[in-house]
Amino acid sequence: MSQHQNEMNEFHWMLDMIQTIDVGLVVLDKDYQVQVWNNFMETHSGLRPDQAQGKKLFSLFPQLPEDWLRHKIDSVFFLKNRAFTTWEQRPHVFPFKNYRPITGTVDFMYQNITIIPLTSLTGIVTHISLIIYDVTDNAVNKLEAQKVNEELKILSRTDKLTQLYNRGYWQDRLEQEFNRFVRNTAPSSLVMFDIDHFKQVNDTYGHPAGDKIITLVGDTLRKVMRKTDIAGRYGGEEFGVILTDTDSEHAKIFCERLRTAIEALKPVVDGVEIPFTVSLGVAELDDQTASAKDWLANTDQALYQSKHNGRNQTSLFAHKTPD
Ligand SMILES: Nc1nc2c(ncn2[C@@H]2O[C@H](COP(=O)(O)OP(=O)(O)OP(=O)(O)O)[C@@H](O)[C@H]2O)c(=O)[nH]1
Repeated sequence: MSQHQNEMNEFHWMLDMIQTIDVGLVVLDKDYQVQVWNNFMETHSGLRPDQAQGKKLFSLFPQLPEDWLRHKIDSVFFLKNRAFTTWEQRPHVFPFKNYRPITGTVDFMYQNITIIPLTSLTGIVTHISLIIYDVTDNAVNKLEAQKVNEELKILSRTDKLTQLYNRGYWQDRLEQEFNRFVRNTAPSSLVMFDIDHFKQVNDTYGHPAGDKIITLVGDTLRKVMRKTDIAGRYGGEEFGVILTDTDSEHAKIFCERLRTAIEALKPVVDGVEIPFTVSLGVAELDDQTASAKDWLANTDQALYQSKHNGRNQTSLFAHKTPD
């Protein structure tokens, strides 16, 4: 075989390979006119090479993010360097449908795209090539893993009965709030509250009725508090709420709103009315509070005061003044 014949063969083989390879190949000239359009592009766009060739890419696909893609392509012409885009930056550039059976839940084909400069023998970049990879399977798997991780994260910090934060996560947030206070001195108050005579509720009406009451308290708390408040179930029938940017005076108003809302509930469980109340304690964070643990202890002390004074009330913590 002559040298020339060899070269011709190689050229045809190359064209065959370009046609059948399972990635999209598009060659554009400086006017964004399509020169090469392989099988992959035909299959996914429905446009035959003879329908695409010689046409401007952006007139074939008015949905393309034109400004963004032009910018990318122009920089490849200008800098003579490759450019990449990933599905994470833009899930898809070409509006191709997804037909993959495993990841059939998504409508569009996720794409990674490489843009490479094609240099003439004289060293001038006259054309660029877009290489389009179908990365739907990878993208969907990654997105699903992220979603599961996110759900697990939420689950690991949530109390099952009330859907409030659980003790572990809530305590972390308490530490965070304490550290935030040390840096910036916006007021912050802690509320601890506890259902009164809850043992009696359980003993009289049964544990499931008790669980229902705890759930109701969680629901009521969510209704009364602000989005920025951080509420957790601290123990069985004890709850904690961190009120950010709130001094003790306003925290007390919050507590009384919560207390009266709970008192008014009078829930009926299995045909029986079970009225119940809560006792609350408040401590505002101040310079004399050395740690998050201290803050909690101060608040507990105020809660104890409410219990001691007859329950169904709110008490404010006050530091002992020297005699
Ligand atoms: N139903 C139910 N009961 C719980 C749960 N966690 C703790 N308890 C019960 O809550 C009760 C708490 O009782 P105590 O700590 O003696 O306090 P109390 O009866 O509420 O009395 P005071 O707090 O002094 O008003 C106990 O009977 C626990 O069994 C829970 O998740 N569900």
